[in-house]
Amino acid sequence: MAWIEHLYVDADALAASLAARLEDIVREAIAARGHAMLALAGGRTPFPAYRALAACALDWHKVVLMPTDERCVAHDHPACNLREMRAAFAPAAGVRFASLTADDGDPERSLAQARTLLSQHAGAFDAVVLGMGNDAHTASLFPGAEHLAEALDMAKPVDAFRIDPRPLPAEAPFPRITLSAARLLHARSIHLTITGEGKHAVLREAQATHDPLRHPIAAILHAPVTVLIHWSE
Ligand SMILES: O=C1O[C@H](COP(=O)(O)O)[C@@H](O)[C@H](O)[C@H]1O
Repeated sequence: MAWIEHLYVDADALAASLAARLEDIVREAIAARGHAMLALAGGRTPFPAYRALAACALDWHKVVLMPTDERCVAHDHPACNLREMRAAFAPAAGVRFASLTADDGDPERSLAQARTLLSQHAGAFDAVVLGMGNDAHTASLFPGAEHLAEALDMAKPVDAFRIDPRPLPAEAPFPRITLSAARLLHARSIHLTITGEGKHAVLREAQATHDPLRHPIAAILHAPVTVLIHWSE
């Protein structure tokens, strides 16, 4: 268990710094293995970093981007994480996207698609970028959800799960497909983006108490990996 905290003066500084790190990671991955694969959180917090990264001159056709989790909605729905990602990375000509969900968002077909996709991309992610909700969920590992314990289980790892948050969050009231904790941790680098005092307090509690069923982010923080925490007010 280890985490390194980077505190930034504001969200713009966080975005610039994270984008620069991801740029280096992509360059190094392409130099070492010929391609790069990133798993990226949806929501709002990391998107300024994605837009800054998308402006970098990289061999984008050698890069695959996958959401860490997806809402079970049609791909043209405003709540679709991949739709937002495609818009943010529009300047990154040639970049490829890997979808966790079926085109129409059907949850069961999406789960089958996600598991097949992940079996085809079995290698470690070069970087995983995570966010965290006010309830300490990360990706779509929501406290209180059915299947959460299985999705956190490191002894019997399965790549992806359907999670139906209870209650459904008002801002995105949909079933989700999420990478499991084990799959998120199968990464060469892990970055957690946090903004705001409220989330900072939740993070501190998750660091101190180590109860992943209550604070799913704790499954990442207390794993035997180094997590880079990028935080600003
Ligand atoms: O629903 C989600 O929420 C979390 C946190 O989002 P934020 O808007 O508070 O940054 C996000 O990390 C996750 O990928 C997303 O599906």
